[in-house]
Amino acid sequence: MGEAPAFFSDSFLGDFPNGVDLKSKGHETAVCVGSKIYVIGGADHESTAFIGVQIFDKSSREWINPTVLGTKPQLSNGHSAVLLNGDRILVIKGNSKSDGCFWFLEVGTPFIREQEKTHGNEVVAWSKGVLGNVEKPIVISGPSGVGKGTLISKLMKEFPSMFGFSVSHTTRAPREKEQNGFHYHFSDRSVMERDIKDGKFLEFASVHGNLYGTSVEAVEVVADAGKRCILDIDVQGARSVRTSSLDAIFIFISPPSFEELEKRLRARATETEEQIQKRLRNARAELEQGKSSGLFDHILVNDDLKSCYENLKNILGLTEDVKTACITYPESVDLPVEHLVSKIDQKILINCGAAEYQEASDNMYVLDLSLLKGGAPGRTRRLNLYVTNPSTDRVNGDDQLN
Ligand SMILES: Nc1ncnc2c1ncn2[C@@H]1O[C@H](COP(=O)(O)OP(=O)(O)OP(=O)(O)O)[C@@H](O)[C@H]1O
Ligand SMILES: Nc1nc2c(ncn2[C@@H]2O[C@H](COP(=O)(O)O)[C@@H](O)[C@H]2O)c(=O)[nH]1
Repeated sequence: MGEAPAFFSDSFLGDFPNGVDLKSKGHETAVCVGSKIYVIGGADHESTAFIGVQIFDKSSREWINPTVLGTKPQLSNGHSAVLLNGDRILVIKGNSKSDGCFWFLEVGTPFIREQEKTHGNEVVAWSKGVLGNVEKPIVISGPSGVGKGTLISKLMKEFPSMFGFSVSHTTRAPREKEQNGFHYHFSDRSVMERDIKDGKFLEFASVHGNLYGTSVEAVEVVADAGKRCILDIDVQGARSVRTSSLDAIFIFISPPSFEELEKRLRARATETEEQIQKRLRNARAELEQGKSSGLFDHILVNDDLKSCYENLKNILGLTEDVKTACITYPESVDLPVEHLVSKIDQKILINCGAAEYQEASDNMYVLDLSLLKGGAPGRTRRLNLYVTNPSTDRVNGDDQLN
């Protein structure tokens, strides 16, 4: 059990109305969720660079240091917190640029309940909020040699500002032209196993005798760049992602025939004969599972590369118009430390006016959460930020920033 943070006093033990933030005495904020008070702020236990979290259980009157998953927000001079739907807390960091000021602390989502079973104690998870309309990630699966990498390369080349590749970790040795950090993060098994244990992986699987996995960070860095994430993973990995909270599109690539698959694998000349045999054996099982499991939203046959690529683009809604349309990023918004936060339905009103908060100022932001997607493990997407002038506008998002 943990100790009470220094700022905490008995006055915090009263009843707090859920959904309303409480200004802290220092750099901490407390939010009440059922019988628990989440104290957000001060330094994290592991590093003073990050915002810490402690829980006060009102029924047992004990302090709990939860297991904290996800990328943590850096410590800031001040922040506000608002409870959403009873299972996640929106934390708005002052003194931050718009791309780093909105964070979600999940406290009771299905992901948290799942993690608590594994960890056997209280778990919370951070998920960074991403502004704008980045589409859901794409999971591409299929047997080795079918052409997944070839199709993904074409997509990334044609739409460089739209897609980002999730760079997996693997324990297999690099091929001649493969670069560490670009094609894969080539890792020691012991390091990867430890990181899996520490909850750093969204999914992992033993594939053709090696360990492969998608780290939460690999997916997050793509979302942070405002891009749509593409994962190239095997069928086992796709199944794990399906059961995770990562909301994705699942596409299975199938060869026109088994003979053609073998031909492509051999022509690629990257594996030994023994490895080719192993990959072909696994391919039979993958083809069966891919086609029959209902796991995949789309199945594409990669016979003629050009037409398969066109079909892939159609599935992803990529027309010529989309190609020329540039992705819009939210304009830069600097939230001051001093701000007042309130909640109306799915909208968060952020008043950056005078410190005393006597009046709404011209500088009012509205964070619209009605389209929210994703969450831990990974980013929380589709936050929309509007600017409004309370003296002339109704809070309806007419002046959209992004
Ligand atoms: N439609 C196609 N017709 C003929 N050859 C193809 C086609 N698509 C891909 N190839 C070739 O097949 C080989 C295997 O393709 P690729 O490396 O993209 O497969 P992969 O599914 O990514 O394999 P792995 O899962 O092992 O990474 C490559 O040499 C590629 O050029
Ligand atoms: N479950 C996962 N599978 C992955 C991941 N990264 C790649 N893969 C799959 O492994 C095989 C072999 O890849 P290769 O580069 O050695 O030819 C292939 O089917 C990939 O899709 C991952 O992170 N998780």
